[in-house]
Order: sequence, then structure tokens, then C-alpha cells
Amino acid sequence: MTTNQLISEIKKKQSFLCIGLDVDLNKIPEHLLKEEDPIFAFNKAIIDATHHLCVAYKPNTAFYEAYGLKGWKALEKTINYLNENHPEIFTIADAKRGDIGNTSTMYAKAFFEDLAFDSVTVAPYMGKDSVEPFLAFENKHTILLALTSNKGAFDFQTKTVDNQELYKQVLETSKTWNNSENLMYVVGATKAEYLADIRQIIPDSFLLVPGVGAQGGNLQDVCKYGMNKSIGLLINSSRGIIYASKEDDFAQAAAKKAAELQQEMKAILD
Ligand SMILES: O=c1ccn([C@@H]2O[C@H](COP(=O)(O)O)[C@@H](O)[C@H]2O)c(=O)[nH]1
Repeated sequence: MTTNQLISEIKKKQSFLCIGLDVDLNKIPEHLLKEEDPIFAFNKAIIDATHHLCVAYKPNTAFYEAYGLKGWKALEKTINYLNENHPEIFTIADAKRGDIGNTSTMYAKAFFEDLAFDSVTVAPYMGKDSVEPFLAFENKHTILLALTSNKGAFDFQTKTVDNQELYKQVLETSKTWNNSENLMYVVGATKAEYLADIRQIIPDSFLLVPGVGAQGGNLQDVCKYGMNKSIGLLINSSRGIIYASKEDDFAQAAAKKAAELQQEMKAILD
């Protein structure tokens, strides 16, 4: 999917909501455990109930890898279901990959070709030659970790190296890489006060913003400092939406939570 297609979809739906599909079998309704593929059954119900309210879905691959082959199969079924039934929806494999060049190429093939995701999250720590293999894929997006939502972000990312905070160096340097137009960045909603500075460096890039809901980030603050002329934001909520209820009404409860966020977004866009 191109960035312009994503922007059109945001405008059409008046939503820049991304729903995180982080499936934990201990948290889903018990009756689904009897299904042949409980993870996919859960995801399908959530997608069917919420696709009109969001523009992106983000399965975090950890929640699938944890269940071995069955988990990976469920991830494959989920991305295929999305691509076949909702091609207008932007898909993010939250896998946080990155390695030496030839290995990164294989990671990129796994997520962009075999699983056909629109984007994948990548860690910048190994530098240019570990990220450029992802950027080489046309109309696919590499979402680089810039300033993450967790407390540990202060261990390295905000430290000053050569007179500049490390996360700012990630932003500045990555802009010079080949095919950098395919870059987006992760900035945690819990770090909203950094967004004005971030926008000085990357005014036009899309930001994936996790941390609203369960982690306590605030949507209004993120929009105030992070929104650009093309909106430029994908706000993710995972647990806050998909685990709104553990009863039979789980999908409706998820839709209700998603609708609350979408209405808040619509009011901001109006
Ligand atoms: O900085 C980051 C990067 C990624 N994440 C991921 O986003 C979701 C957030 O889930 P919630 O349940 O809405 O808290 C999850 O997959 C994280 O691994 C992040 O939180 N922060």
C-alpha cells in the first residue's frame, strides 16, 4: 500500500486507529479454545467487528511465535484474511527485526513477500546496512524504532552522544539512507512531550504511536504535538481494545472501545 492510499483511508474513515492483535490464549473467551484455531477465530471476530473503525492492524509477532508452528499458522491466516477481505487496511508486522544485510533481506522477504504485510517494525541499533534491505521493497514500509513507549527508552535512546540525543541521531541519520521515503517511525504515546522536537526533524513521516490505553498514553497530547498536514499518525491500542471483555460479547466490547477512540479522532480531525 502507498502512503497516499493510507492517507485517503484515514480521511475516509475519519480514523487513524491501529488495532493491535496481541493474542494471549489466557485472555480470550473460553468457548474459543474449542475452535480448531482459537487465535485466528479470535482475530477474525475482532476484525469483523472493528474493521470499519480503524485503518490498520498490528499483530505483534511475539504473541504468535510463543505458540510455535500453530501460532505462525494463525498469523498467516490472519494476514491472508485481512489482505483478501480488507485490502484497504494497512498491516503492520510488529517484529522488531534487523541484522546483517543478507539476514535482513531474508526477514524482509518473510514479512513483505511470504506473509505480504505492508510494513514491519525494525530496530535501528545495527545501522544502515541492517535497515536498507527492508527499504529496498517498493510500496512496503519500514517502521524504525525511534523513541519507544517503555521506561527503558531512557536507558539509551535519550542519552546524549556527540552532543545529540541518540533517538534524534536515529531520525537524522536514517533520513539519509537509500529509499528513506519508505521509512516510518515508532514513537511511544507515553513520550508525547518529545513529539514537537521529533516533528522538527521528520515533519512529513508517518509515526506509529503505541502506548495509548493500557500504558497510559494520552491521545490528545499525541495529536497536539505529533499531527502533521497529512495527519501522519497511526495510534495503536492493543489490550485496551481486544480484551475489553472476556465473555461472549468480546467482539462487540472491542468495537465499542474502538468506536470511542475513533470518535475522539473524528472530533480532532473536524
Ligand atoms: O515502543 C513500543 C513499541 C512497540 N510496542 C508494542 O505495541 C503494543 C502495545 O500494546 P498495548 O496493549 O496497547 O499496550 C504491543 O504489541 C507492544 O509490544 C509498544 O508498546 N511500545
